[in-house]
Amino acid sequence: MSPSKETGEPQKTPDLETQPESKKPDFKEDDSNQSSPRCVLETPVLGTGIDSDNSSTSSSSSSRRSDNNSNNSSIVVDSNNGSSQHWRNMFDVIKMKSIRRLYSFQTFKSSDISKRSLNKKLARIRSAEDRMEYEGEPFAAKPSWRSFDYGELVAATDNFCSENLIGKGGNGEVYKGLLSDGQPVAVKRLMRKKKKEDDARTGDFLSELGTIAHIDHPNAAHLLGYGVDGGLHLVLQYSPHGSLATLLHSSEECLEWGIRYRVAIGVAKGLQYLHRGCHRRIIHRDIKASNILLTKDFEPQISDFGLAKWLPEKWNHHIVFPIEGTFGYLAPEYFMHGIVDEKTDVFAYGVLLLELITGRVAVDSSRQSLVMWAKPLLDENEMKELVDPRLGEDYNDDEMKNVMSAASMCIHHLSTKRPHMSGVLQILRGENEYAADARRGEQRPSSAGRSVIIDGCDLEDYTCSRYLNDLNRHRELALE
Ligand SMILES: Nc1ncnc2c1ncn2[C@@H]1O[C@H](COP(=O)(O)OP(=O)(O)OP(=O)(O)O)[C@@H](O)[C@H]1O
Repeated sequence: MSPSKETGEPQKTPDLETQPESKKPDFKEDDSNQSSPRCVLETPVLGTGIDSDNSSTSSSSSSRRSDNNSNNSSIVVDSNNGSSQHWRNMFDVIKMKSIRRLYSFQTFKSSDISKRSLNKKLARIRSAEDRMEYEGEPFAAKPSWRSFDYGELVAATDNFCSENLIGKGGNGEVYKGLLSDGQPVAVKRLMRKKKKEDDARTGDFLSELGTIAHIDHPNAAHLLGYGVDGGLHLVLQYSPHGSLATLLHSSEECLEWGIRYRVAIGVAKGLQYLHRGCHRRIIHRDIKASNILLTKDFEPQISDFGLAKWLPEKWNHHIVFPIEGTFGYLAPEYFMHGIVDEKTDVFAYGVLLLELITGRVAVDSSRQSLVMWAKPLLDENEMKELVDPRLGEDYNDDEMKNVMSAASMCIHHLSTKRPHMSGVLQILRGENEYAADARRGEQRPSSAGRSVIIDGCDLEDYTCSRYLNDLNRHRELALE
């Protein structure tokens, strides 16, 4: 194992995240979550089962049309309509939003969000938590989270003073705080805007709380509690090193390979837990560098469960509309069909690996996608071209090859060809045949093969080159 050191010229990558999180004026990420027209218009049937709450609508592999579009701007695709009107409509919807997140499907209806029902919902989350002790994991310690009153949060954050502001996202502001017992915390405060938006955000808040409250893993953000007085707040364990995005893309110093590899392994473990180890199957849907926080030991923690979905065991996948997430990390079946399952996260994780390898952002300032840039280089095993020049030679060769190998498989355009996270972990650790092939410098299985994109519902063959075309088209439309 060759040790990693911090060397190399800082690379000035055109960056969407060029400032420390705390100094960001507001959202800087790409908001163009747009889809490829070509592929979908050629798709025989496209189901847009609308997700209006956490009991999702689509379950089987057979895609279906949904009439349930009551509370959002859903678009049902007419497969016979060859025009691009569907896509124009979708882009109009997307462009109306000034931020990355599209809030048009709501977890709770606006009218539901009264103080009383809020308390009821919180009680429900709490009692689900209590039941957890007896179901499945009898010896697991019950996660301890509690309700904070507003005075405690005001005292901890020095009245939410701007010096304690450590991050700003689509959902709110995050403040550093210190509890009376000396424990540092991060307080995420839901932003108050217009009344209408407020209700939607309350739904998002409850949805995030309902998910994160059930998570207990070293590689996932740890919830300490919540506060509902004087606004909605989540109280989380404080991560002193902030987000991976800041460390990797905005810091003067080069993030050493040892930490990058540790992040790759830790995030993979966290995702494996969410997909398989947690008592319910959770799809995060927004894996990206700014949602990975680092503890004082540089252990990565997956954070921001605002878009996360529960997926019932018996369902193959789930179809949501509109498409939410971050451009550059969206799997093709997701941005084209709204299909969500574990492989949605695997794809985004693959993009994250590419960021770790290359030091480049997922989408640069000219909206060039990292996947498009890296795919041919990965196929040709061009390690020198790919590796972040700031690392120089300071990386472990075997680890780098394993990470490249994992990235290559995770960003496969066909979800069925992407490994599950358990397989990814094996590849990263060099425990399976793919990694061995990569070490011997052998060509990985060609990604140009033809295959069925969605089992049973979409018999259209889909090739890698078509995927790249679609991604290109996706990008062009985003720029229009
Ligand atoms: N526990 C924490 N410890 C330290 N910093 C944190 C913590 N939680 C969040 N942050 C900082 O705040 C930023 C925004 O947090 P978060 O992503 O949870 O907010 P959000 O409003 O949900 O944003 P997004 O737009 O990604 O949905 C993070 O990128 C990070 O820099």
